Parts: sequence; structure tokens; C-alpha cells
Amino acid sequence: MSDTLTATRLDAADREALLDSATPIVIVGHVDHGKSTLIGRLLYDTDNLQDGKVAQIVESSKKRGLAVEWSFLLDSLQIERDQGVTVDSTRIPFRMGNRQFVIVDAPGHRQFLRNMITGAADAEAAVLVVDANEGAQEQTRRHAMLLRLIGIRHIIVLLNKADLLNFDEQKIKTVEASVTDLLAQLGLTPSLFVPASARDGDNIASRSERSPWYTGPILTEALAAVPSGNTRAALPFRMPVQDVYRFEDVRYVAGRVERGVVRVGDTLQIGTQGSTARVKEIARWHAAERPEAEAGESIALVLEPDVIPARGDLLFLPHEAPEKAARIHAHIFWLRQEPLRAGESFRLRLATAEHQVTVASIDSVMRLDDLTEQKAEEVGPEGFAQVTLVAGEAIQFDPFAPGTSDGRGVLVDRNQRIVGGAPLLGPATLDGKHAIHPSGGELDAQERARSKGHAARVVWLTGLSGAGKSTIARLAEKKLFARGINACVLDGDTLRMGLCSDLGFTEADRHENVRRAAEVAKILAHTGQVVIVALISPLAADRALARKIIGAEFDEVFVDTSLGTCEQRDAKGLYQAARAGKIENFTGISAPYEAPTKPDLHIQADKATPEQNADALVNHVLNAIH
Ligand SMILES: Nc1ncnc2c1ncn2[C@@H]1O[C@H](COP(=O)(O)OS(=O)(=O)O)[C@@H](OP(=O)(O)O)[C@H]1O
Ligand SMILES: Nc1ncnc2c1ncn2[C@@H]1O[C@H](COP(=O)(O)OP(=O)(O)O)[C@@H](O)[C@H]1O
Repeated sequence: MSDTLTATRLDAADREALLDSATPIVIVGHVDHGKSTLIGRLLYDTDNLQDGKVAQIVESSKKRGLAVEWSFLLDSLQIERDQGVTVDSTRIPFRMGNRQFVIVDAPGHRQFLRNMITGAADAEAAVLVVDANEGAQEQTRRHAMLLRLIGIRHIIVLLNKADLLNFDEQKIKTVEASVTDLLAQLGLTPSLFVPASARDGDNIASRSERSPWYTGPILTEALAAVPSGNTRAALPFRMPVQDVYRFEDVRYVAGRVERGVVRVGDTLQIGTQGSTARVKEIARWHAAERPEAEAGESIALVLEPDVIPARGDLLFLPHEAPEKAARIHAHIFWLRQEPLRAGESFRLRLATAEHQVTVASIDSVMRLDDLTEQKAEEVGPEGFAQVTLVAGEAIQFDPFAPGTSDGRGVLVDRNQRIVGGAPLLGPATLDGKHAIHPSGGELDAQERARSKGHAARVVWLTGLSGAGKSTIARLAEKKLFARGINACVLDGDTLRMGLCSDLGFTEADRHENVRRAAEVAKILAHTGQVVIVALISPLAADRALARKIIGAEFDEVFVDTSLGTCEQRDAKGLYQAARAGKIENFTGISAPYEAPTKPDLHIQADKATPEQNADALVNHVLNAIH
């Protein structure tokens, strides 16, 4: 088995580590200009297929004087990958000397474009393959646009099939000049032009005798010269939270350091929550302990105090905060067959975060034939445009910068399909002509508070089934109403009759249940109401998500009744059924309940009457809203 294929059989963690240290290279080019041939040739010539059966086929066809169809080689690698041998079908690792590279590739044109805006987003360098005989073609332009869009800094232009021009210096220089012009229109400057024949191996891994006039680096030399330097480590620290989990009573905040360096003892700010915490420990898997971690490393932080960030929260040093904006100017590459129009809403995936965004306006669209920016009502498939995105909440981000993962967003539709790439360029200013203001009308919170005589609030009651959440919520609602306060209750049982009737009690369903309740509570709070949410919401991370969605108006209220008491009450007979194994995942019996460690209000509900408990809640609300 060849090195390449063996490399694909590494276990996931080793493979990740290998890919982490590898320099990603993207190879692009118009169809038939020789991309697959080049990849096959490159793998062979750099001895990355030495023991493989594929290599044997190559050898024997060469011995017999038969031409090797290098692109078949790629197809045979593809077959291996389709059989599910690899974790990721789009990355072909290869080694040159002691340096690791990885070619970012995909089987079809469309997948390729997708990978360009997702998998390849971190590519350091690109090889743009141009048929020297045909010159730049339509896809050459499109791919060059993509290179600009994802900010690849090193572009090596391989003038392939130069043998068809007999490696004639004059003719090759003419093509070179026209490709230079094209790239210049896009603000791209290629680092190098290599006259080559991928099929015959000229100037790929060995210097061609057919182009004595060419003294520049051949392709492998040029690749070896691509800086692998981790320049991201010098930038301000950013770690998007991937996951938060508990292990032996310690909470770990896991993620990949995208930029900068973090050290034990640093004080970090947690996303838009605004809270800060100190780094107590930096944990790693299969790696020696070190008191600091830098860009590219996947780590888990233990924070002090034990705050609970949500997935998607950005961690940073308070004096190096990222941009924060709800209106964002973005470049977009559109993938969906159906054109994009202003007013459409999507989820913007940004590192580990997801935000609901609406395309407020299409500001300009790039015309591919002359590369000029034009006004247009829509963006067609594979089109490029500048747009203004509007989010329901402020998004924290670093504007797009070449060579980093900054600001690289992907738009996904309701079915989680990627419909476009959207590098975020920076906050967009309001100029009055935009169609959509999803931030919820122009009445601000203060105006509403003035007219209602009180501010809005969301009090989020969490506790076991039967703890008394609904009882306390309903009583408090009445009491608040009697005081002229606009209050309403969002109760788990009620929500599950309608809005959440498609959800059960798995962790994922409860997470979704909490998310929906939080989104509804947020809308109601924006109308100025006091919203009392009564939901078991058993997991701390889900409640942290609710806090994140709702923001500063959120209070966590722990309705604390012992499991024994709840089970004794068993008003709905559910505990008995759960004990009898008739209900799965029942909170407190067969599913966890993580009690809040620092609730904003702690009601020891089984130590007082329902009336007294409701009064405690009412007093808390009154303090918060006046
Ligand atoms: N498996 C299981 N676990 C917990 N609860 C269950 C389950 N199956 C049904 N029920 C009934 O559903 C009510 C809880 O719904 P919630 O929406 O509050 O739950 S959660 O926040 O999504 O965990 C809960 O109502 P309350 O007793 O008012 O809390 C139960 O009556
Ligand atoms: N001190 C108390 N506080 C709240 N509820 C109580 C109390 N003592 C008894 N109960 C009863 O316990 C049951 C709690 O049910 P419920 O409010 O539906 O809880 P949850 O919504 O948390 O599942 C109700 O029948 C309620 O009358």
C-alpha cells in the first residue's frame, strides 16, 4: 500500500495531528487543463506512491512504453476514498523531504467549489493550472475569484501542456502576460509561473531539458518554498468554544486556538456574555503538559470561576476584543442553483458558532466576463457579490484577512445545506436604503419601558418535574398582573403541545426545546414583557445557551425541590411509570439534572408554601424591572 493510502488509514486523532502540521495546497484549474494529471504526477514523482499497487501499474505501463494516464491514478485514489477508507474524502496528504503537505481536492466541480469555501479555507498556497495552449478560460476566472475570496496569498501558476507549444519561450511569455492581466484585475499577483507538462513530468519534480531558458524554481521547489510559518500565533488570541463538558467534577471548555497564544493565568472574556474568567489549566490529549497553547492547537481550558460558555462563544483577551456588529458587510460566493435575493434568511456558520442572518441588500455583483462590479437584484449560481447581512443579535468576529481563518463564514439553509461562502468584511453602516431590519422594529427598549412603566425581564425557572415550576410561575403571573405588570408564562408542557410537539426527551431534543423557548422569550421580552419560563432545562450548557440568546435580561431561577419530594408528589404519575421503566430518559431517574451552581434566585421550594415561593419570585422580578 502506498504512503498516501497508508496515511489515510491513520486513526482520526493522528490524522488530525498530521493534517494540522501539514501545509494545505489547493490545486485549481479549468476542466481539462490538467489538474488531475498534475496531482497524479506530483504524488508519483515525490515518491508518495512508492509501495502501492497503483505505482506498480504506473511502472509496468512505463516499462512497456505505454503512456500513463495520470488522472486515472487520482480516480483510483478516489475509489479508495469512496469506500469510506478515509475520514475526509477531500484531503490528500503527501510528503516531500521532511515536510508534510495536503492537497485539498474533491471529486466533482460543485463539491470542489464547496470545498474551496469550506475545507480549503485554510490553504496556504494554490496552484492554478492553465493550459498554455488555450490560455485562461471561464473556470480559470472563477477559480481565481475564489482564490481572492478565500484570501490565498501564494499563487503558483502552472502553465501546463507547454509541450504543445514546444516550450517556446515567446509563446509561453505571451500566455503568462495575459494570465497576469487577468489576475491583476482581481488584485492578485502570482508568485510564480512555471512552464510545465504534467503528463511528461517536465518541471514538476525534475527540471525539463526542453525549457533551458526557464531558470526559476520547478513546481516541487516552489511548493517547498511556501512558508509553513504559523503567523497566526502572533495575532490576538481567539478560541471559539467547541464544546463544554464535565469530567470527574471538572468542567472543560474545549476548542481549537484559531489565533494567538493563551497562557495559564490569562483572564479571558467569554463571548458576548461579557463575563470573564481566569485560565486555571490547559489540558491536551496525547501531548505533554505545557502552560501555554498557540494557534492550531486543540485544547481544553479549565476556567476559574467555573463559568459556562456556550458552544460558539468566542474566548479572547478583554483588551483585544474582536469586532461586534449586527449589520455586516460581506463578500459572498453563491452555490445554490436558485438565485439569491435580498430578504432571504440563513444560518451563518462562523467557526463553531451559528447565527441567524438575513440578506438585507445585495450591494453589487461581479460580472465574470469583464470582472466589473454591477448593481443587480439577484446573485446567480456560482456568482460573486457584495452583500449586507443583518443578524438578530450582535455577532463577534474578526473581519476577513488572507492567511487566517478570520471572518470566514458559510451560509447554510434550513436543511443544513451549504448555499454560500461569506467572508465577513466588516461592520456595515446604516445608509437607510436597506430593505430589512430583523432586529425587531425601531422601538427601543427604553421607549417601551417608559410606556409600560417597567423594563422587560426573562425569569427562567429550572427544576425537576414536579418541583413546582408551573405552580409558582402561574401564581407569580397573577400577582404581577394584579400590579399592572405585563407578564406571561412559557411553560414546558404547553410549548410541547404546539411549538415543540415534534420534540421528545433526548438530550438533542431538550436542547432544541430550550433553544426555541429562549428565542420566543426573547421576542416577548423585546415587546417589553416579563416572561416567566418554566422548563426543566436540565443541562447547564442549555441554560447557558438560553442566557446567551436572551442576553442581559435573563435570570436563572432554581426551583429547588428534592427528588424524593417530587417523586412523592408524583402529580402526573410519571415518576412511578419511569421507575417501572415505562418512560425513557426521565429527568432525575434515567436522565441527568444539573442543578444550577449560582442561580440568580434560589427558591427552596419544598421549604415554603407555593404562595411564599411565588412571592419570592415576584419580589425578585420587581427589583429587576424598576
Ligand atoms: N422523560 C421525561 N423527562 C422529563 N419530563 C418528561 C419526560 N416525559 C414526559 N415529561 C413531561 O414533560 C415535562 C417536561 O418538559 P420540559 O419541556 O420542561 O422538559 S425539558 O426542559 O425539555 O427537559 C414534564 O413536565 P413538568 O412536570 O411540568 O416539568 C413532564 O410532565
Ligand atoms: N411548596 C410548593 N411549591 C410549589 N408547588 C408545590 C408546593 N407544595 C406542593 N406543590 C405541588 O407540587 C406540584 C408541582 O407541580 P408543578 O407545578 O406542575 O411542577 P413542575 O412544573 O415543576 O413540574 C403541584 O401539584 C403543586 O401544587
